[in-house]
Amino acid sequence: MRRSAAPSQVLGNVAKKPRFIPPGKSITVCLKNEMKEMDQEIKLKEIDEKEESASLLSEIYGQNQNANFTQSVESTGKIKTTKACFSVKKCSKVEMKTLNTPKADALYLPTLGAAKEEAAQEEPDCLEKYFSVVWCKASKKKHKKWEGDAVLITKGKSVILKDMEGKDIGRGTGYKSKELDSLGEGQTLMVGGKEIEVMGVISADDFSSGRCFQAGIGTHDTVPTAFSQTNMKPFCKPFKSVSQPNTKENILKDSQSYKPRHDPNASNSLVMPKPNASHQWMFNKAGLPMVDVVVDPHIANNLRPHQKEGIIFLYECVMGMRVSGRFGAILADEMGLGKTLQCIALVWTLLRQGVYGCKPVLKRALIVTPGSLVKNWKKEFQKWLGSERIKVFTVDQDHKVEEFIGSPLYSVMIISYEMLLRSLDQIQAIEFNLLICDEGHRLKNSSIKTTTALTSLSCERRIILTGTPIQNDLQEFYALIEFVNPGILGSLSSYRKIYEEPIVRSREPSATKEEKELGEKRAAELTCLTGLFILRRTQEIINKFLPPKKESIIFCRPTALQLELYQKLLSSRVIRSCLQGRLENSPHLICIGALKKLCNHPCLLFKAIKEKSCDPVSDEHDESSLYKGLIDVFPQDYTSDTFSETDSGKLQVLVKLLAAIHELNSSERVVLVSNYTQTLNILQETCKHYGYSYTRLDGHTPVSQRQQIVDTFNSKFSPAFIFLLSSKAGGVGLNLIGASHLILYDIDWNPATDIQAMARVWRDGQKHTVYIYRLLTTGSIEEKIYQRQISKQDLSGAVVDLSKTSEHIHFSIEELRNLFTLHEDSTCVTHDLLECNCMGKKDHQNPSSEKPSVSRSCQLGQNHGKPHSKKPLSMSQLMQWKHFSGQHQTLTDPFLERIKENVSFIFQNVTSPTSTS
Ligand SMILES: Nc1ncnc2c1ncn2[C@@H]1O[C@H](COP(=O)(O)OP(=O)(O)OP(=O)(O)O)[C@@H](O)[C@H]1O
Ligand SMILES: [Mg+2]
Repeated sequence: MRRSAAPSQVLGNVAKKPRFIPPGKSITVCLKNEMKEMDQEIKLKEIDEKEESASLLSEIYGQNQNANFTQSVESTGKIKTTKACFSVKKCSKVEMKTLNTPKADALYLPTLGAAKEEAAQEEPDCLEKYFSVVWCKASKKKHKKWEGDAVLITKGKSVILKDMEGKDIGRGTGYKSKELDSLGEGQTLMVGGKEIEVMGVISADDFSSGRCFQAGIGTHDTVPTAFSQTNMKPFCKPFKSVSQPNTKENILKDSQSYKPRHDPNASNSLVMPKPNASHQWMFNKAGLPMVDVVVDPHIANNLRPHQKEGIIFLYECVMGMRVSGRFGAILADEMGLGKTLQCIALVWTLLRQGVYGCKPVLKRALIVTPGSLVKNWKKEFQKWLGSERIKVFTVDQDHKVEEFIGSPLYSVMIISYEMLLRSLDQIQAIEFNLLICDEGHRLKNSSIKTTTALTSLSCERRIILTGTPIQNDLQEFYALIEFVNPGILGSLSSYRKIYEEPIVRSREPSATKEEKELGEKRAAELTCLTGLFILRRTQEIINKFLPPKKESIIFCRPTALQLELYQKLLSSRVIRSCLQGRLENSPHLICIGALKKLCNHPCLLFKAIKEKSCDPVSDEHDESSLYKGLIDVFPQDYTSDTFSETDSGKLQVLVKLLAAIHELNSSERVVLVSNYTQTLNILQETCKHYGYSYTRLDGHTPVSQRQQIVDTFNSKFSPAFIFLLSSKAGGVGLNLIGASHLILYDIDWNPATDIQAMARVWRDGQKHTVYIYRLLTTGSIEEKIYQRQISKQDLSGAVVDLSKTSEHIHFSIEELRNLFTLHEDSTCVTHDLLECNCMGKKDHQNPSSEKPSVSRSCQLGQNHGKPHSKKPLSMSQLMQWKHFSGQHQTLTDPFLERIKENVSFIFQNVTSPTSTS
């Protein structure tokens, strides 16, 4: 049988063009342009929402057979919506029949090949149906990776699968007609070795016009991609005058064909809210019909409930629906809640859709992120959208901004903050319609280069993503708000007067009743105003989707060497003078540093002493004098190159813990975190010594290699047992779900740093129970820092800056005295502070407790007749944790059982979908 020419050849060899763009597209575009021109003459009245969606539905799905609506143009030129009792389905059948006119056949039938022709002969009366589908090669894998979009044509018992360029890529016959008849969204089918999943129904009209083949371009895009735009323009005029006279009927027909890109009524569909009248008045001057904006089911089907809410929130913000004339948002969800996915859903939706006449809201989006996350963003785009739907451009050494400008393929650019500064001129020249700043709390300082650079971009729609609390410093808070919604809080000076000063004053101990009241009111007002465009959800929201997390705070006994050195340091002249208030040049910070080093391992202190003594030009007398006499405490043959685990309490525990994990959970892996490169070196040496395979990411790891290191570790074939991580370098954003154990070897002043690190493993995608171990040296400065951390967390939401390091913390003499005290006799100072009377011997609930449901035997306050304890909340929360001394006879936890010898005390908490303690 002689085959007819391919459609591309019928149309004059346009097949040589990269994509098959049928003429229907141009007509539509032209018509829309005309509609705009005619705006003066004909005002399109907004179609009643209910009626409109019913009408749209009937158009798309041929439903509502007896209650359809038609529109007529009144003599006034306004469109009137009236009910009409005729069956659209019948009508569309007629239309579909007429699709097989010679013209339509000439376009499509020849490429359908023998299968279709046979089918047509066998089943002459059968109707063709069309579906948008995704496909992949048939496999038994549970989680399929779809390889592309396609169009499925069914007729009778046969099907044909076409790719987005109109080419046949599969066909089949002998299906049950009933099965094909009832084919619908979400259903799967095998077609010639390919598995397909139906994403939606394509109307006969969309198929015949070829619109359904325009991959990635909305059915009614009026802002096509750069490629299509440039190709389209010259063809507008002829089509306009020749093919479609600009009659009212045509305009009406065109307006009737506006329809959502995805089915708004499908189960699990996520439909964006419609704008109100004033928004329409502002942004829909042309009076285009409103069309449902529906998140691609490919993404929507995977969203958690909080993510759906988050996407609606972001949508409303960037569309200016929450605060008139403002388009910014701050998504401050805690770590791991999927801020990335929420943004991807938003970007993808807005790049393809728009509520007014389907016109996409965005043409280009810019995502700025820390260097270590650039590749992660790209991966997440691929994870949720596949590589067919969207191409994102990541800027790096080999891919410069110019390439993005020159290529029509990309609508999303991902760039690191550093690279953005370097390429600012080029970036400024590109028109972006949405700017997303990941880990955007770095913009809290309005005078730093990054903030000024980003502010200089003309883009109005700005989103800050951050997992770190942002309301703790009112000035920084202002800077973030000012970035996303400039001017909303007035000038800085008026903000200070109206909000900052009264709020800060009200929190001072000496504040009067009136001042307190005023401060509270202002704070409430500020929260109310900014709450419109700030969203923060806590991790609890996702706990139910995560595996259980078992968190242990392990108090490790210091070794004799550590104790001796510690005492010696505390008795030094420098520390004594600090305690007398002599703090010029911050000698106390050096002392704190030395104590922290000692807690990690005495050899770190030894190294510092040696370096100081080798430094003849050292003018830091304080540091030298701090170390005076210390060297004598070390054994004579001590060197900094060879160190022993027996010299450090924490290292002893670590070694036993690693051995236990390796032995008991051999297939599971560990993330080992420290804030210091030197400590990581020690941990690395320890790994080597015990033959544990490891990988490492710290501040020195080139940004270009980071994602690869992470990916390799997360892969189930990873050879590494341990991931050595510097929390400062890689704390934010990384996914390390390849590990289910995480050990924090040391502690940071900033609880956010530690929480960030812990969230690397206990996050979406984690399959195993997660074990978090925090190692603290008993009675030492580490315990004090921990206590400070938890009382600071209590205050989050108040005016506390969690991001400060020790350099920025102001210590009172009293606090320093506390910091520079060693509690040799205590098994756990933190427990002592809780005034608990359990003596560390119990880990079960106290039956005599007044509130048995929440209290334990040593519930803070209750055992002491103080039901309204003034102790900070998280201290009391800590009381609800199981706690016991290391001497406990039998520990149910097999890992802790192995390490208890060197452990003086343990707090433990289990978070699981069903229980919280
Ligand atoms: N609905 C979901 N289903 C399955 N996995 C999800 C879902 N949402 C997010 N994830 C996965 O959870 C992980 C964490 O998401 P993401 O990195 O976006 O978190 P985040 O909110 O940006 O956290 P951080 O503040 O730490 O950067 C990612 O691997 C992501 O793919
Ligand atoms: Mg993130």
